[in-house]
Amino acid sequence: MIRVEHLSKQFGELTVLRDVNAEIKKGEVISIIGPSGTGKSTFLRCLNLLEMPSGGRIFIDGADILDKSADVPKLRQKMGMVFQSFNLFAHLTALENLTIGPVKLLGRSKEQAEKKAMELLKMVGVAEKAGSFPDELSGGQKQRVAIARCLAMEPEIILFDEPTSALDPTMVSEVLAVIRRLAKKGMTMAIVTHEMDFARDVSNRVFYMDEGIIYEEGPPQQIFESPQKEKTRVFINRVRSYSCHIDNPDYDLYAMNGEIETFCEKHALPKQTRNRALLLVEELLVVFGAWRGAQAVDIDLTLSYSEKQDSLELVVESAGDYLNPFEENTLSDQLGITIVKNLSENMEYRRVNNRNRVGLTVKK
Ligand SMILES: Nc1ncnc2c1ncn2[C@@H]1O[C@H](COP(=O)(O)OP(=O)(O)OP(=O)(O)O)[C@@H](O)[C@H]1O
Repeated sequence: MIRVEHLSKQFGELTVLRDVNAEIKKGEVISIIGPSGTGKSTFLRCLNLLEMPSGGRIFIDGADILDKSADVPKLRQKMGMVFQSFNLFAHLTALENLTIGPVKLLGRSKEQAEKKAMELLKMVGVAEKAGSFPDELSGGQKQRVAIARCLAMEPEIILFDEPTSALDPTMVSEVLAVIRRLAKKGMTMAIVTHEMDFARDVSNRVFYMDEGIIYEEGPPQQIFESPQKEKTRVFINRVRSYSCHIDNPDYDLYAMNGEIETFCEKHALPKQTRNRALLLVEELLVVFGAWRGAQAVDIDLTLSYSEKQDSLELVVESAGDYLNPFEENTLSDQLGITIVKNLSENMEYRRVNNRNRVGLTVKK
């Protein structure tokens, strides 16, 4: 349905897209992921010419949209777009936001357009807000109206540009649920997203963008569980893990705990696992001196969640003299290490590059 060949895009001196080649077939759901600033949104915006490509070709149902003779408005109509910032008309009600396009551009009668609009508002769960203005809606409701507005134009494909990035975390799931429903109905979609779990669940294929190209593409299992290329692997590991470097005895423990809690919530880990992780981190920081008024602290901690094994791993590395906390009678505070032993499995100590490294799996 969409074929992209050697697409490039420069902004002045900056080359954002170097050589993008891709195909999106009817009924496919494509998630586009990758580090910030790698051109994911630019790629999407080039597809419907919100950004003019610098080079390359884009075929929609076989017609080259960049060809001089192309009927661009007609081709663009096949593509709906949902933006991070909703882009609803502020002076129109939710219902009017949905009817204006079909009446003005598709030649529908007002009655026809309103009937269809109400069906769509119902489908996205905001029918009772039909008469409300965007200002009177929550972020999640606004985005669901925006999706319904997009559907009202009967597109063949919907391009989503980070549809949940501007939302309060409590509203993300209601919008993702609507997109999931569209996927089940067979809607063709391309979604730029930072929601990795969602990307894994919902898509048929994932594009990982980096270096101005689609650096790696494949089914979600490949991209998330066994990426073939190094940069993809690094990116996936980074989003899968929480890391923190502590180099100050007065570090902000509350902020760090908050970040660990957020990380655990993001991976939907049970409360017990989260509490165990927090306690393990706390005890190991005591072991390695972060709380003993040590003059110099140099600790790295990483929590990584493996979907495959459904396990949470903690690695704590600390500079300093040899200190294996699992050896008998090494520590004056044996209680702390007893807690660590009770709450974890696969404990391991190694001396790596003159640093003490403790690795363990948080017990379920
Ligand atoms: N209209 C523009 N003019 C100049 N530079 C732009 C423009 N739009 C995007 N850029 C630049 O192009 C690069 C890629 O931006 P883009 O928004 O496509 O990245 P992204 O991968 O979607 O990032 P993020 O995940 O942070 O949204 C960035 O360096 C951005 O600053």
